[in-house]
Amino acid sequence: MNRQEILVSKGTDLAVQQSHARNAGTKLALDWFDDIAVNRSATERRAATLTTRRTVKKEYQAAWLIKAITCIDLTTLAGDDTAGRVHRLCAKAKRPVREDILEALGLADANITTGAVCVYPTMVPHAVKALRGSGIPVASVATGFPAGLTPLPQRLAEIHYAVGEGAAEIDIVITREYVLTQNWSALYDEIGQMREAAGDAHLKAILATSDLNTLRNVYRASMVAMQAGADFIKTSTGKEEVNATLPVSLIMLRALRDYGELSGQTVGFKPAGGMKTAKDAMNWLILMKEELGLLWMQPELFRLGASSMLGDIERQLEHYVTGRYAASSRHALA
Ligand SMILES: O=C[C@H](O)COP(=O)(O)O
Repeated sequence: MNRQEILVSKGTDLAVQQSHARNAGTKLALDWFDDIAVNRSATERRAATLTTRRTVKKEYQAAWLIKAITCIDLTTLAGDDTAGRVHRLCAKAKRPVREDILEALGLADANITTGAVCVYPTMVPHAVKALRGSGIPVASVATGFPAGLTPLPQRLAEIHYAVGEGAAEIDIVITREYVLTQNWSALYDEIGQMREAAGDAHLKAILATSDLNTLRNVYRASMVAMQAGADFIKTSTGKEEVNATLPVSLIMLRALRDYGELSGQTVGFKPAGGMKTAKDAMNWLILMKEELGLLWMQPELFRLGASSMLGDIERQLEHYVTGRYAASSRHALA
């Protein structure tokens, strides 16, 4: 069946697997995205109105911010990362909100943690050690992050290394040239090999969307990554000039929804890079809810990749419980 026939036969309701089985991928099906057209100004309009139409206030806002924390991939990806910095980050991942704030929210025993900690491959052993027993997975970037321009055998070896050190999630970067030259079979094969190298570790495919020139390319690359078996599609490395944006995210969510309808499989979404405020977290949660529904607002299917958003979320929660804003330096880490 081609794309149109499958959509007609399944109706418009998204076929959601409640079990969150991993995405097994499909064969490369060019007709699922060949004729896609994207209207940029309509996309920008929809992204802008979605997040202004809905306001989430008071206790609902506090609940959504707690939800956002559980979906954060708390990240450090800097050239001067050290074991000490990773240990501090992991301590924050285990206790992301101050005890007194949690108590005031009635969540002292709720074991609120971030969704994961995300680091470079050589930092994985430090994170694994610091997070042992916490249930928080370690995610590692790999495959020549951020540019991805090392030879494929080395990129695959990097995945093997990170998994061997205990990473449960692998954030890979794709070869942007394959998208820019429409070489879909090369992109599909590359991601398929990375999926295989990752084994039981979940694979997040970073598309580096601002390198892909058009929203149409973003849709097509998203579809190929999912067909190749990516468990998550992720916007950006955090190192591009423009990183996560709402319009790009909207297009990726539409691809994700179409893939769900066409294949019957669920894939997660991770915006990443440049998100720094509680307002950013709220905007992306609203986008997820409006486009995909409540099922996607959980760490199994949604992550916020951020190195410095947690501090503002904690500050907003403190304001909710005390009525006062603390100086941002009091919530400096992450
Ligand atoms: O994957 C996560 C990003 O690299 C984090 O980017 P950021 O430092 O702009 O928050």
